[in-house]
Amino acid sequence: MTVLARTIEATRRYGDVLALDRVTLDIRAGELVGLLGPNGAGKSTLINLFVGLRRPTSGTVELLGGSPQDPAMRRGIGMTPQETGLPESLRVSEIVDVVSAHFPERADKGELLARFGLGDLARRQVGGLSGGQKRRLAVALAFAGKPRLVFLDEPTTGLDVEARRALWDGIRSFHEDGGTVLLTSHYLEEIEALAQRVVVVGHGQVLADDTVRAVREIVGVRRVSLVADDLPELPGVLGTERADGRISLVTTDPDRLVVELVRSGTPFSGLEIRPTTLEEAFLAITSKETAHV
Ligand SMILES: Nc1ncnc2c1ncn2[C@@H]1O[C@H](COP(=O)(O)OP(=O)(O)OP(=O)(O)O)[C@@H](O)[C@H]1O
Repeated sequence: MTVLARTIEATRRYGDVLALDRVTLDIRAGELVGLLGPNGAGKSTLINLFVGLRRPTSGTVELLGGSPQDPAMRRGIGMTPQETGLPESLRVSEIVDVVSAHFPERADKGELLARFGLGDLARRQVGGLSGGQKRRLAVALAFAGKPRLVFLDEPTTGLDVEARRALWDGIRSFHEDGGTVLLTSHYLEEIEALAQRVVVVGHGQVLADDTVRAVREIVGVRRVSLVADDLPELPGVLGTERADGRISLVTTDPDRLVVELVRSGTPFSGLEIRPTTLEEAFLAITSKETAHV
């Protein structure tokens, strides 16, 4: 299958910060790929390398078979960065015209706005849009030049449920028409709603590149915390911590853990089970802590 974007051993440093560490990744035609990772994992840096806003410190980045620095390649892509400053005095319809003018091919304006739930707002000045409407417009603009490949950096941040769904529908219909998308998110749920393939990044590295289902099993871990003097060896424990008189166990199977704990007859109190954040899940998985306390 045609590779539309690729990094080979791409490393990016900002001074002392190693934002990306030898990342090798292919984005193939027709894929909708979710890039998942906690804050600071390197997601935006990776997108910025692909779209040519940054260069790798070492390694290679290819876009549409050429260099991301080549304007001819860049005309084949669309993007919405994490933060967008749109001119407040322009009307929605005018902004679409301005952006489309940079591309040889243009999406039909009416269709584009309708796709992102902005059909009734074409004549509204951008300054008069709500935050959610502005965000949807910013995402719609990524599709204005009929791109082959679209990069969306946290497209739904700050949107309510309805706006988020409108946006998902717009992204899905582009994909169903054969378009390729790479989007970032902090939320597996969002990626699950859209993508089949998910690439998990943490500490600048690709930690997993798999189906959403496989990754859900990795990151769907729970934190079981309790007060106890000592614990026996328990099944499925990925990491343990002691803090403020409590023991926290990170596990993929909290039900089984609690059953085994009760069976062991170990006295305990104050049992709590809660979901872990993505960050905690990866810390637990990548840490070498012993499962036994
Ligand atoms: N311009 C910069 N100068 C210095 N450090 C930077 C710069 N941009 C990013 N970094 C650092 O590089 C690392 C990766 O940042 P990046 O923005 O790529 O992560 P991210 O996964 O997109 O995070 P978030 O989900 O918070 O947007 C972080 O440690 C960040 O502080």
